[in-house]
Amino acid sequence: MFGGFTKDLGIDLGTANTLVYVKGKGIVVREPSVVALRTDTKTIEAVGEAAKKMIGRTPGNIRAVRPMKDGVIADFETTATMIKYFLRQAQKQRYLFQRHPSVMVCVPSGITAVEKRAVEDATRQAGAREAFTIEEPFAAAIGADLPVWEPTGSMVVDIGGGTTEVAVISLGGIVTSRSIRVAGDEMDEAIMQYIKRTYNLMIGERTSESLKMEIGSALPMEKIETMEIRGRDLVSGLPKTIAVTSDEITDALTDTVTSIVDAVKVTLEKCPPELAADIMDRGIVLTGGGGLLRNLDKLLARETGMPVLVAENPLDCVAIGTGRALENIHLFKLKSGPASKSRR
Ligand SMILES: Nc1ncnc2c1ncn2[C@@H]1O[C@H](COP(=O)(O)OP(=O)(O)OP(=O)(O)O)[C@@H](O)[C@H]1O
Repeated sequence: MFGGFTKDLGIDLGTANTLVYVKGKGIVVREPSVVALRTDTKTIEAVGEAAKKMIGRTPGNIRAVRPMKDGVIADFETTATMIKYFLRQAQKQRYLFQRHPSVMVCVPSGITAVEKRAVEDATRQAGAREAFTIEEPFAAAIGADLPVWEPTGSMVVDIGGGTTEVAVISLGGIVTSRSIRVAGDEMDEAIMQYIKRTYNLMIGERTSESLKMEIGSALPMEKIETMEIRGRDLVSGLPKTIAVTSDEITDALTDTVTSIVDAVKVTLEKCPPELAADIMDRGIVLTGGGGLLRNLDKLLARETGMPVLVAENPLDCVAIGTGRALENIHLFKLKSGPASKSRR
């Protein structure tokens, strides 16, 4: 599949988005982790951006699926095809690759050995010579420029689409961590349910996601914002437009945000005191798209008493860290550490 020079790749195989990082080039592919399948012929109709546009708009014989929903491989074949497509997209941009590159893929820290193996197998099936996996919060911490190899405590909270990963890292290892399947998707679902309950209006996940991104906030906003949305009235069955306020979205997100805050508190409680003191100095770092929810940093700071910062480019941290980890592969104690390897 590949011809030319060696270029190793890091893949952030996320529930919401997949990013490919090439050593020396940065992020070369950034597309939604969505595949559109034809149910009659069982063939693939579209992958990535084109497939995401089809969500909620497919005719009966096409199904748009997110093969990584909940942060794990739900469907092996579809995931392997998706990885193959993203590797080809990277190649199309005229970056020259060795026939079979080494690929590091990041996986949620809560996944089982069997699930990890499935990711490595799917990566090798997609053309990789060697497949490594790295745990997501560790990659996020590297990407956020935290001193992961030093004898000092760093804490990262990576809020993606399917999972929130909280980890305390020191000396190249994860000291304590927690992974919950509550993150951006769950926020979208909560908003959808709120609109249905309050207005008898059905909205799609894209509308709900834009409400979250445009006017969502973890704390009530000083200046209330409003957004108009369109959906289907459950009583009349007809399309209807309503205006929703930022305070309503804050309300709708209360349970989800509380679960994330609790995960952070529980991890801090399990953190050795010396490392907690380091974190107090440096602060908790938020990564992942969910870290962009407005005022989530303020709420977490208030609830934990720790300084909280949002990383620069939170959506890119995991991909950057995954790629950088490949450059420093000699620093990992493979199999026992936060990375593992398998060869074709
Ligand atoms: N400005 C924003 N405010 C709130 N949420 C946002 C914002 N921008 C992106 N998101 C959310 O971030 C999530 C995607 O984040 P990210 O790309 O880091 O996840 P992922 O890596 O694909 O998922 P996972 O880490 O679970 O595998 C989506 O749920 C998206 O709606």
